[in-house]
Amino acid sequence: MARTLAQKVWDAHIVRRTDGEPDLLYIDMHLLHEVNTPQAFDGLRASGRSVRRPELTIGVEDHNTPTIAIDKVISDPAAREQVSLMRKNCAEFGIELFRLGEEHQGIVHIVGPELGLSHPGSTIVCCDSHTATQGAFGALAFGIGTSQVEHVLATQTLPIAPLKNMAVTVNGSLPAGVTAKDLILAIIARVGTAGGQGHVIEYRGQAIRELSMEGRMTVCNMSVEAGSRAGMIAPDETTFAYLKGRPAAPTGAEWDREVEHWRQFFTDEDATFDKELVIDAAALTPVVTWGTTPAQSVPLGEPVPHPDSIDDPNERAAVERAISYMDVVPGQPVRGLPIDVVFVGSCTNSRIEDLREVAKVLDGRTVASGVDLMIVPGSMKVRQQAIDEGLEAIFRRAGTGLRFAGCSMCAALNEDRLSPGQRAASTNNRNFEGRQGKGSRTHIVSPAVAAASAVAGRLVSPADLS
Ligand SMILES: CC(C)[C@H](C(=O)O)[C@@H](O)C(=O)O
Ligand code: SF4
Repeated sequence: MARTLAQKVWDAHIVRRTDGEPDLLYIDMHLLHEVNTPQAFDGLRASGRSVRRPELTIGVEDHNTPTIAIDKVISDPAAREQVSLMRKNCAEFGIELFRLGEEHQGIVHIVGPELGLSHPGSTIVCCDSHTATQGAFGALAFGIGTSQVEHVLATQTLPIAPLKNMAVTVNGSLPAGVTAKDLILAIIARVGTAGGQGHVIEYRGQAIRELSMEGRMTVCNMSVEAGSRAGMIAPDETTFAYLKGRPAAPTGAEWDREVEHWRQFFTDEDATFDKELVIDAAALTPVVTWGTTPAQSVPLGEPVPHPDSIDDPNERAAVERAISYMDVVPGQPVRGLPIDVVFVGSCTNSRIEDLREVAKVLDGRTVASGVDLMIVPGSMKVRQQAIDEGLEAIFRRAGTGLRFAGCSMCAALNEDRLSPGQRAASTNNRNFEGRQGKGSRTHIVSPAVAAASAVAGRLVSPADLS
C-alpha cells in the first residue's frame, strides 16, 4: 500500500501493535534538557530502574542558562536548581551532558542536528515541543511529556497512537528577500494554530526543496505553532550534504549504505493525506505577527486588521484582546511600528545562516539609538563560527555583541527578558501574552527583518533601509 513519509518511518519503528491500543514505537534518539526532566529521573529512582540505552540519550543545558556571565553562579534559585539537578541526574544515570559554556552546549534542537544526530528515517523525542525541528531531516521527531520521558528512559520505547497526515505543498520559488521564516508564518496563518492538531505535516514542493537545511529546520520547527505534533521533509542531496562529516554521521562504507537506506524515506506517489494545503511561494512577502498568536500575522506592508471585519464572535473577541494587549490600532500599518528591543535567537532562527543574514544587513550600519539588539547564537559552535567568520566584528561595529548560547529571551526563563510594555521584534516562535517577560509585546519576524528593524528602530525589512 502507498504510504507517506511519516507512515514509513512509523512502520519501521513498531515494536508492538495491538488492536485498541497505541502502537509501541522504538526510539532511536532521546534528547533531554533541564526543564521537565527532574520528575522523570525521580520516577526511575522510585521504581529502582536504570536508563535502558544511555548511549542513545543526550542531555543539554539551555532554557535556564545565562547568556552573559556564564562563569558565575546562576542567580535565579529555581533556574540554578534545575541545572544542578540535570547535572546530578545525568551523572547518576550515565548520560552524556553538554554543560553551560562547553563546546557542544546550546539549544537542544540546534545541537542535535549540528552533531549529525538527526538521521533520516529515525525516531527522535525530547521533553520539548520544538523537537519537530529535526523533522527537517526526514526524521519523525516530536516532543513528549515528563511521564513519557520516564518511559523512554526506562525502555527506549514509547506508546503512541498513530498520527494523521497533512501535506503542505509550496509551489514555485520564494522571491528574493522572502525567507523560510516568512514562509512558515504564512503557512501558520493559513492552517491556524489548531489546524494541524493530531497531524504530522509534511512540507513538499519546489520552494521546500530549494531551502537549505537551516531553512528547512526553521519551517519544521514552527509546525507545532500550527498545532501539529511534528513536521517532516523528505531527505535529499541537501540533507545528505549537511550530515556528511558531522561527528555522529556514519563514515566510510557505512555512510554509503546509510544514504541508500535513507533514500527510501519519501511519500509514495499515490499515498493519500488527511488534509492538504497548497501555497504559491511567488506570492509571498515578509510576514510579521501583530497579535498574540503566531497565526495573527500580516505581510509587513499590510495593516493591523479591524475586528469588525471578523464574523465569528469568539475570534473577534480574541482579536480585540490581542489588539489591546499589543497596543496596536486596527488599520495601523505594521511597517513602521517603533520597537524597543530586537531579539535574534531561539531554536527557530539562531543557526549560522541566520546570523549571516543579520550580519549582511548590519554591515556598515548601526543599531538605532535607544534600541537594544540581542544576538544569541543557538549553540557554542555557532558562536565560534560567527567569530571565525568575522560576523561578531560586524555586530560589534553595529553597536552590539554576541552572547553565549541558550534559549534566552525566546521564553525568558533566564534573566533575558522584556520589561512590561516593551515591544520587540523577535526571531522566536511564540508571542503569547507574557512570553518574553510580564507585559512583553512580541512581533515574530525573520532574522532579516529583525536586523533591519534594529537599524531603523521600527518594524521594517532590509529593502526599506536606504
Ligand atoms: C520548556 C519547554 C517544555 C517548552 C516547550 O516544550 O516548547 C519551551 O521550550 C517553549 O518553547 O515554550
Ligand atoms: S529556544 Fe525557545 S522555543 Fe526553542 S526550545 Fe528554547 S524556549 Fe523552546
